[in-house]
Amino acid sequence: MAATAVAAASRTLFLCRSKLVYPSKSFIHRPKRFFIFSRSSSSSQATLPSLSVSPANVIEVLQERGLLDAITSENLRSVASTSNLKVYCGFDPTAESLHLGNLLGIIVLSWFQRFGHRAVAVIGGATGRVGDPSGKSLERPELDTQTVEKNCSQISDLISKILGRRSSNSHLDSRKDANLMDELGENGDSSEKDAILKTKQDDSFVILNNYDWWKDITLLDFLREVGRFARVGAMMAKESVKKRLMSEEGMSYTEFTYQLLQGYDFLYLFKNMGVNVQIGGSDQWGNITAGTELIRKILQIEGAYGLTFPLLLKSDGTKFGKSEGGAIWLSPAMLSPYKFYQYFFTVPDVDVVRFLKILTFLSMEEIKELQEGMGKSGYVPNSVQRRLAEEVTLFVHGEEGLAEALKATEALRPGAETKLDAATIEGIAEDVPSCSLAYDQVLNSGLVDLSVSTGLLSSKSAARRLVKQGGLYLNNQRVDSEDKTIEDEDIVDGKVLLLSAGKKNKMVVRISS
Ligand SMILES: Nc1ncnc2c1ncn2[C@@H]1O[C@H](COP(=O)(O)OP(=O)(O)OP(=O)(O)O)[C@@H](O)[C@H]1O
Ligand SMILES: N[C@@H](Cc1ccc(O)cc1)C(=O)O
Repeated sequence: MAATAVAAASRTLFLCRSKLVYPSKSFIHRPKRFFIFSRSSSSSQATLPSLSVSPANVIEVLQERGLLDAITSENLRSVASTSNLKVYCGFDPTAESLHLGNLLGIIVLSWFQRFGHRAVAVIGGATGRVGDPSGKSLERPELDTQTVEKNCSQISDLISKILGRRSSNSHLDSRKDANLMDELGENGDSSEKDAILKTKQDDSFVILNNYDWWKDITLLDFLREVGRFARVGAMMAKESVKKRLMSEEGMSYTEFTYQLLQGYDFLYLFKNMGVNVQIGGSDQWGNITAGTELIRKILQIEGAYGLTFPLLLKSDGTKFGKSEGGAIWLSPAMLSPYKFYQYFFTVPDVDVVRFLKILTFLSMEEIKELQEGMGKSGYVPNSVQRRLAEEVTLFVHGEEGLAEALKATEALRPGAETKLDAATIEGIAEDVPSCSLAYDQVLNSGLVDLSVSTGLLSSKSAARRLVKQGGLYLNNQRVDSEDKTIEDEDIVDGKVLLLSAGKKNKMVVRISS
């Protein structure tokens, strides 16, 4: 559905191509008070803002939370207080899902949304075919058309769910239609306006695909209308180019051009949609300034701004990304909400406060209280991590995803009261080892034998020792007897059983039909 919306929105924009629609002054308006931060009492409703604050500046908020690396002009601070901005972030479809590093772009867009600005997510259906050299020591592998299209649609769905969830709870809804038409400028015809209205998931954000404006631009158009204004010296001085030119492989002309593609996107969006801010990770600085420079040179107009945020790093200084393996994927198809939740639940104490500031919308006061609590006697280990895990899981996976993660977490706790059902066990099966056995192989077999034959434990003596120590569980119930055999009622819903050796070592046994 979202993909259709993207395509339709992009088609609509195409109609605007020939027209210059400058950012309309008439949507410059600031509401007096906003509800911006997450609720402090109930985490299950954390996206419902509750804390009323005087109109803080979104740029200051980003800065105090460690989400600001650089801005292209200090004027952005005052413009952000006096105007409704349209802020865009691009995402290249280099994988089926975005990951935790990419989440920062969505979070910063969401901060702008919370302050009444509009968010625009651009999926790089065109740029993804070229490959951004920023931060990369090697040329990106080429993606085939089918993969690019599939990735675009999945990433679009993902962003739409996250930003849409936030805005459906927004206290800003009352302002819904007030300024929407102004975005199109006075020149926009009514069919364009209607189409944009229909294709926007709601008025606080829109998702576009840059292939829709790139697919009809010829090389000659590009060289004449864009290339002419780009200075090779300035292009060579960009960090992404300098680094690559020093490497043995050098850089292809294709990747060298990338900065101009992204630069033109900004120009196109500025001209046709009034998008006046581009955000990105610090490695995007060169591409973002390529856009502001093109806007200044071609349109001879000021008023386009760039903002970068620092790259999110692990405590060992490495970047959260996808190449090094163990990526924290945002799509539930690639990482279950349970596993996503568990990642945050187990982050080291040294990281937890930094992550709360960057990855959640809790107020700084609440974060300070949580931090102080960590140093007090009686602090229950990982309680702050629990809060972090709940907030981030709720933002990315919604109420349902959080409920699924909490249910699986509770169900997987040895000794938990919760009665396990087959669906819950299946839900965690992808995250723990599993095996399949025939009903006859399981029924009446000794638990000690089963623990060894399934590979949960290495020997029967280890299994017996564990029973004596009270550490062997069947469906989360502690097993007291070494002679325990599997009965029909132990097989949950006739389909599955869960063996646990201590807290972490688990095995899901499926009954094969
Ligand atoms: N850890 C991070 N923190 C903040 N932003 C990030 C992070 N990782 C990626 N980004 C942003 O997402 C953009 C796209 O990242 P992309 O997924 O293409 O590469 P990547 O995750 O850096 O991949 P890889 O792990 O392969 O290096 C980056 O240019 C950057 O601006
Ligand atoms: N270059 C960005 C993606 C992007 C694509 C197109 C844009 O217009 C902006 C950003 C990245 O690698 O993540």
